[in-house]
Order: sequence, then structure tokens, then C-alpha cells
Amino acid sequence: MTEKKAITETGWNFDNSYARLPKSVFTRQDPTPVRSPKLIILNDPLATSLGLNVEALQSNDGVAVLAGNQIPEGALPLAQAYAGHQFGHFTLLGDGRALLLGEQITPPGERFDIQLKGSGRTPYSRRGDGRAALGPMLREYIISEAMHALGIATTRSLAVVTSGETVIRETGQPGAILTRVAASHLRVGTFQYVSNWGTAQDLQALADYTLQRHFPEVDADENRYLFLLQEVIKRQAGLIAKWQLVGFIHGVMNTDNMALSGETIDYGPCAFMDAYDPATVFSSIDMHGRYAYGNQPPIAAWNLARFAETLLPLLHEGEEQAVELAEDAISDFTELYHRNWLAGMRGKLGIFNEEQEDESLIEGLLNMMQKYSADYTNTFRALTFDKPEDTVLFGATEFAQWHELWQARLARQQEPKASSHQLMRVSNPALIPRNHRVEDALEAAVKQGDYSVMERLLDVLSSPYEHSPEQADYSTLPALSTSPYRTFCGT
Ligand SMILES: Nc1ncnc2c1ncn2[C@@H]1O[C@H](COP(=O)(O)OP(=O)(O)OP(=O)(O)O)[C@@H](O)[C@H]1O
Ligand SMILES: [Mg+2]
Repeated sequence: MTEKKAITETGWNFDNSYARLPKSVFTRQDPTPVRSPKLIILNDPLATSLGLNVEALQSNDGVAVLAGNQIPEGALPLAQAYAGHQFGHFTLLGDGRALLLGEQITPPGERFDIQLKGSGRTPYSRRGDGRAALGPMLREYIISEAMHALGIATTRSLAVVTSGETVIRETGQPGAILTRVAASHLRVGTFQYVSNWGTAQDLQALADYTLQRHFPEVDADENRYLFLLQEVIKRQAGLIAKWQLVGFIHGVMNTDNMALSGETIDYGPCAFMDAYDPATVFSSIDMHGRYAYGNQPPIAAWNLARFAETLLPLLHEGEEQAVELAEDAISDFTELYHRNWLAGMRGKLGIFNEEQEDESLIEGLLNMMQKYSADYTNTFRALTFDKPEDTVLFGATEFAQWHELWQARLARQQEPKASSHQLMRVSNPALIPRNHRVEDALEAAVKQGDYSVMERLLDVLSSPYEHSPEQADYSTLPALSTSPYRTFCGT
């Protein structure tokens, strides 16, 4: 039963449904206090939408909560247990440096996990220090908020505070704590953990909990657990298509980094693609390109198959029938993903109706983009405004031929040109968080304590479909460099 808890002055209004799950899926753990917390950035609109008072959050007591130095009334901090396939290898993991404070119930009654990332050691820390560095936490803040503004389901960032302590990575770095907001932190890896180390009852409790939390519309008469699998697959198909459509590369699609809610989670080594190339990889540890841009859809299907395996005992009493149900559901992913991607691509080219040849028109463009190393975002933006840029692609004869085909395609639909342009404006962002811009913002913040560069970047990224003149400055490409851009697992 949910007991009624007091709403604090700040507006914290916690419930702790996760803590009512079987004890095997978490460990109660308080954050480790830090020396001198300082608020670096607070997401005012997000705070307000959660029912939190911005001024109270900025006060010493408010910041103490965001640093893990004070536990607000009603919170019940815990570390979640999970496992995961990391680059294909199965491992026992769990929140090694994060704690769930509880679930904030917003004024309209929605439920969001409030999690501190970098809040100290937990029983799942292994050899880690339980801490996080300022640069990677600000990076998660910037990119997750940019994803949200792009209309892509994601965990959100409420605040970053520095701890006044140094964390040792390759060099000493300012320590920081990110407050993350999520529909939940249930991962494919959570089910893998329970499937391996929990009881049959634990597994059923977790599945029922996930259904209740994310898919309450489940029909009492149907196979509930098959419904769960199918809905998770649907959400992932929609999510991965959106990543592909904006050129987002997650970088570490381990099964512990796939959220069942369908939100993007864990902004470690992620980055956006500049020149179109399906083989693009940024992460320094992704040696074989397992998580390259073009591999994201099949990897998602692979992860979902691992999820389906955990559900087998719940899908059907008979093992063979259970496997058949799971296989059917998984094989739907590719088709669902493709449908979402194609619809999105039609939008990016201003196409409203469906024609057989649309796919080859799209592939034709992408192939040329790859051949001429055309920038993914800027090419679509230039097409939106029908303003070819001074690039090799736009100067190519084959592009002129393609352009004619495309114009003929647009002329065959009922909608006027202006409607196509409008559709393209809302389908093609004016800008994405360009890697060099993000780096500039982080460098100013971490090295000089100057947060203004980041604040301006966050501001332009908050309305990516506005196509305002100020945004033009943020869509320029990085200066040509001899070494490719590299990202590191954000620790
Ligand atoms: N500094 C650290 N101390 C202890 N554990 C850590 C540390 N850094 C990462 N881990 C743990 O290593 C595992 C893999 O890390 P990964 O980079 O996927 O996650 P993360 O960025 O910490 O968290 P999340 O997936 O919640 O965003 C996780 O179990 C994580 O908790
Ligand atoms: Mg992770």
C-alpha cells in the first residue's frame, strides 16, 4: 500500500514503489556526503514541471539534496541491481555510482525516477570510486536535453552540482553529481539480473511491475508478458529510428544501457555523426565498430532478443511454444523499425504519401552523401530551404539528376510545395549538438569555470527546429582535423 507522505517545501513528493519490489533487485544505500557542494546548472523548466520550487532547490538545503548530503523527506535511496551484455559479454553490474532517491509524483500525478549519478560507492561498485567527473556529467546534461528538444524520448537532466572533491581519472578532475530524471531505470539488464539470480516469483513481480509502470493498458485477457515484450519492441523500434534520423550514435548499446521505457539512457561515449557514413564510430573502446551508426538497428534487435530470453518462463508453460512466441515478436522488430525509419525519411524529404520507389529515392541520396562525405544534418537542412551549399555533393551531376527525380516526386503529391517545406522544417533540425561545440563548452566549464559557453549552447539547442539566424553559427562544421573525433565512456 502507498502511504501518504508529506510534500516538502521544495516540492519533493516521493513514492518508493521500486523499494516495494523483492529485495533481490536492489540494495538500500545512502549517498556518501561530499565536501562542499556547489550548484553548476539547474534545469528550471524541468524542475517546475516536476512540481519543484526552483528557488528552494537553489538554496543551501536544496543543493544539499542534489549533492546527496541531505535526504529529503519521503526518499528511500537505493542502488538497483542489474546485469548486462557489455560488448557481447555477460556481466553482473548494478548501480555502482548511482542511487535512486525515489519516484517524484508530479502535480498531475505522473511518476518519475529521481536518481543521483556520482553519489558514492554502493555494493555494486566493484573497484570503482562511485563518483563522476564534471565534464562527463555536463556532457550528459547537454546531450540529453538536446535529445529531448529534438523530440526523442530520453532521460532528462535536472541539475549538476560539483562536490568540491577531486576524482582521479587519467588526471585529477572536479567531482560532480548529476540528478537524472527518468520514466524509470528499468533496463533489459534488470531482467537479465533477475532471470539469472532471482526466483521465478521475483521475475514475475518485476514483469508485473514493468507492465503497471509503463504499459498499464494491458488487457486482462491477453498474454500479459507477450504484450510486455511486444510493447518494449515497439518503443525501441520507434526510438532507434529516431536516432538514425538525426544521426545520433549511442556508442555503448550494452543491454544494461537499454531502458524498457523506450527512453535513451547513458550518455557516455555518444556523439552525433557529421559526414554521412554508416560505419561511423566515435567511442575509443568500440574497436570493432559493434556500435557503429549503421549497426544500431541490428544491435537493438540483438538486445531485445536477450530481453525476450529472460521472459521465456512467463510467455508459455511449454518451452517450445515460449520460444516460438519470443521469436515471432523479435522478428517484428526489423519491420517495425523500418516502417518508422521510412516514415521519418519521407518527412525529411517533404513527402506525405507513400510510393513504392520512395525507398530507392532515399537510398540514392544517402549513397551520394556517403560517396561525397556530405554532412548529414546540413545536407537535409540545405534541401529543406532548397539552398544548395558549396559542397562537392551539390556540385555533382548525379545530384542534379537526383534533385530532378525528387522534385518530380514532390510534384506528384497533392500537397503544395509550401506544405512540403513545412514538413521538412519540422523533420530536419537546424542544428544538433556538434561535437566541437560540445567540447568547447565543456572546456570552458571545466578548465576555466566559465559556464556561459555551455549556457548559450543549451539555449540554441533547446529549439532545434526553429531555423533562426542565431542558429546558423552553431551549424558550422569542425575545422578539418587529421585525427578523428573520439569519445570516452563518461566516468
Ligand atoms: N566510477 C565508478 N564507480 C563505480 N561504478 C562505476 C563507475 N563508473 C561506472 N560504474 C559502473 O560500471 C557499469 C557500467 O558503466 P556505464 O558507463 O554503462 O554506466 P554509467 O554511465 O555509470 O551509468 P548509467 O548506465 O546509469 O548511465 C555500471 O554498473 C556503473 O554503475
Ligand atoms: Mg550504463
